[in-house]
Amino acid sequence: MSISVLGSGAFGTALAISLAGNGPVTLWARDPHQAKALQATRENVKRLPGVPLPKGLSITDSITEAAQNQTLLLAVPMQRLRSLLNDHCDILAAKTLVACCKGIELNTGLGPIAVLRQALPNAQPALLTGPSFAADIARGLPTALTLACQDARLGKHLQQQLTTKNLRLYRTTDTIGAEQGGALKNVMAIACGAVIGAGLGDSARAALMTRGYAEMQRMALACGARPETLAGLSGFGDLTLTCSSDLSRNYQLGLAIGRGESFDPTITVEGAATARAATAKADEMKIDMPITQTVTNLVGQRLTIADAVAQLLARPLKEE
Ligand SMILES: NC(=O)C1=CN([C@@H]2O[C@H](COP(=O)(O)OP(=O)(O)OC[C@H]3O[C@@H](n4cnc5c(N)ncnc54)[C@H](O)[C@@H]3O)[C@@H](O)[C@H]2O)C=CC1
Ligand SMILES: O=C(CO)COP(=O)(O)O
Repeated sequence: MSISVLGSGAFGTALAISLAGNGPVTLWARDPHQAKALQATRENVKRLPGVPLPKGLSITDSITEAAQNQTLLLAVPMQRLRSLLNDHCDILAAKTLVACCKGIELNTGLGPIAVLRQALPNAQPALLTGPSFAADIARGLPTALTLACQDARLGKHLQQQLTTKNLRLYRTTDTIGAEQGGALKNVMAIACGAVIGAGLGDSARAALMTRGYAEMQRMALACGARPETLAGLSGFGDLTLTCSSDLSRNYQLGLAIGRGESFDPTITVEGAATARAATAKADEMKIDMPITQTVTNLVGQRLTIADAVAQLLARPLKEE
């Protein structure tokens, strides 16, 4: 059965390229000009330069055409997910919708699966997440991801359908753990970029990754996640990738903050809004998340790096 990808940014295009190795794939670009350009050049020049679009990948600016397939991958930023669903609620209502975004919605504190459930109660929701850069997937480099779906049968089906030659999918029914891990690791990547940008060293980064992981666990377990999910690809795996690679946009924002440089606001950086959403949620749930709180203040320019480090180091000593 064919698949469509909604959202023709870096990740949507990369997934469509990889899946085209299995059979026909339709990539939906909401902007007709962009759809035309993709068709004409057979390349996503802006987001994935140098990677040709394979023959089996067709482009459309018609959501009706894209939604002729039952399985639809939603590759838009987290803060845009709800508007995509609301704008096309009739067309998407009974589809199998695989969210490919990482984050927590600012106004509601919800992750992608919860937003799907709330906006389209008759759709079948799933989540594709884990350590992967669009550029790596598009070039056919080996990648392993998590397919999370509460419905175990559907999860198995999607695992089969979305696994490709170079993209190996593991499945879980723990959608809460998968979405929390994917959302919160971006916050930690901003923190890690900031310490490296400020020249504070690899030891400080290791400390942040480890204590950041403890924060991720605290929040995820309080929301009902299973600990082993956090230790898997969608949590520990993605934390490792994003906190240690210059390719990560979240890490790049952190680097810019640490160096006192400006950062292009049009670049998708999920961790910025998610830090705010997670901080509000942590306050509400009375969960201690000092790194997340610090990232919120750094991104909001209410704290300097020096003060951030001083505050974190001055916290009361405790058991690990
Ligand atoms: N780029 C990467 O390496 C990876 C990205 N992701 C996740 O994928 C999600 C999307 O990221 P990217 O593709 O990298 O961002 P991007 O900025 O490259 O592309 C986002 C795309 O979404 C489209 N879009 C925004 N709002 C829309 C709406 N309401 N309706 C339809 N289309 C809309 C934009 O036009 C753009 O084409 C994020 O949550 C990100 O964390 C996950 C793994 C890897
Ligand atoms: O989610 C990603 C890697 O798994 C992509 O990271 P960035 O959004 O920080 O570029």
